[in-house]
Amino acid sequence: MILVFGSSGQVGASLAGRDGVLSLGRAEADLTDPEACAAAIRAHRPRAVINAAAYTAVDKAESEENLAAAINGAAPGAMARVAAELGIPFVHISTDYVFPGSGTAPHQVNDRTGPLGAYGRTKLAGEEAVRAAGGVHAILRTSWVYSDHGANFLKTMLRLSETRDHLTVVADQIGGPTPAPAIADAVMIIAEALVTDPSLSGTYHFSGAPDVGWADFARAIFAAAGRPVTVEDIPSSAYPTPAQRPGNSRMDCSATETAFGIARPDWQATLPHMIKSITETS
Ligand SMILES: NC(=O)C1=CN([C@@H]2O[C@H](COP(=O)(O)OP(=O)(O)OC[C@H]3O[C@@H](n4cnc5c(N)ncnc54)[C@H](OP(=O)(O)O)[C@@H]3O)[C@@H](O)[C@H]2O)C=CC1
Ligand SMILES: Cc1cn([C@H]2C[C@H](O)[C@@H](COP(=O)(O)OP(=O)(O)O[C@H]3O[C@@H](C)C(=O)[C@@H](O)[C@H]3O)O2)c(=O)[nH]c1=O
Ligand SMILES: [Mg+2]
Repeated sequence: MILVFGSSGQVGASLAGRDGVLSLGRAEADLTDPEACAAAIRAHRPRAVINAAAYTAVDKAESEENLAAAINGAAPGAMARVAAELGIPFVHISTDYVFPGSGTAPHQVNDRTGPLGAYGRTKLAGEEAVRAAGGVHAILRTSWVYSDHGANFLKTMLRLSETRDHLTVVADQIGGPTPAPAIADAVMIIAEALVTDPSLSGTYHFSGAPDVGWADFARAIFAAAGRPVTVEDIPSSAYPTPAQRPGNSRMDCSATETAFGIARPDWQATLPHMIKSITETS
């Protein structure tokens, strides 16, 4: 059995209910209590652990950094230490927001990090704690996650389209929108691969293709949904938020394909299906 933390999130909900998965929610393991997370791993003795839980409210993290640090930094560290002690692989999900996002070249796995905000700092602390635990692990950095479940940009755009026919959206932040089910597939494959081959331990990138700005992503959403909303490109400076976001979130995902045979998912292909699922259930 593979033990998953974060059963109610976008990625976690896609993992919950899969064959061979036992997923825990906040009631079973609260990440503000690292010892409770460690105890859950000891109690269940899984063949691998996947952490899909995180503090993901990017702007709110600016005023709650201690809470975000406990959930994104301390808890994954405690999980990774128990996994190392038990000799089982630990798969952790991280983010493009660990990068400062300068330039236009896709980020390599070993590029210098330098988060612009509290969320990114706490996620970077989580990466460092997982590596320091010294066990077999994968840190999978992904970006711009969307799904028919939970809070995400796709659902925000569909909601706004009910009352608006024109939106201004930032065009100078470029990244890969990533469907949550593709991340769920990837972490399952990676967990099994690490059980078989611990030498694959390391940090990897996984984002949807093609890379795009938020404004063009919004246009693609409205086109696929058949909603008559015009989108105007604006610079990030015209959309002030408590947390600054990276301009360049492009990630080179080739090592993930080489090591695990997992290609970048095509977000344009999955968008219509995802929209249908949202509009039919709301
Ligand atoms: N969303 C995105 O755009 C991106 C996400 N990521 C990373 O991908 C991973 C999955 O993200 P995503 O699926 O979007 O996350 P969501 O925001 O959809 O869900 C977060 C999950 O974490 C859980 N959680 C939060 N705080 C606690 C806590 N104290 N104790 C237990 N559980 C808690 C939530 O539970 P509850 O429902 O009880 O609050 C929920 O299950 C995370 O590591 C995230 O950092 C990386 C790049 C982009
Ligand atoms: C709603 C809206 C947003 N925006 C901008 C704000 C922001 O720069 C961008 C995306 O908005 P969001 O709030 O979805 O962005 P954000 O919550 O920062 O998304 C991030 O979440 C974390 C968890 C990650 O790890 C990242 O990979 C990334 O997905 O769009 C507009 O320009 N116009 C709008 O009308
Ligand atoms: Mg958000």
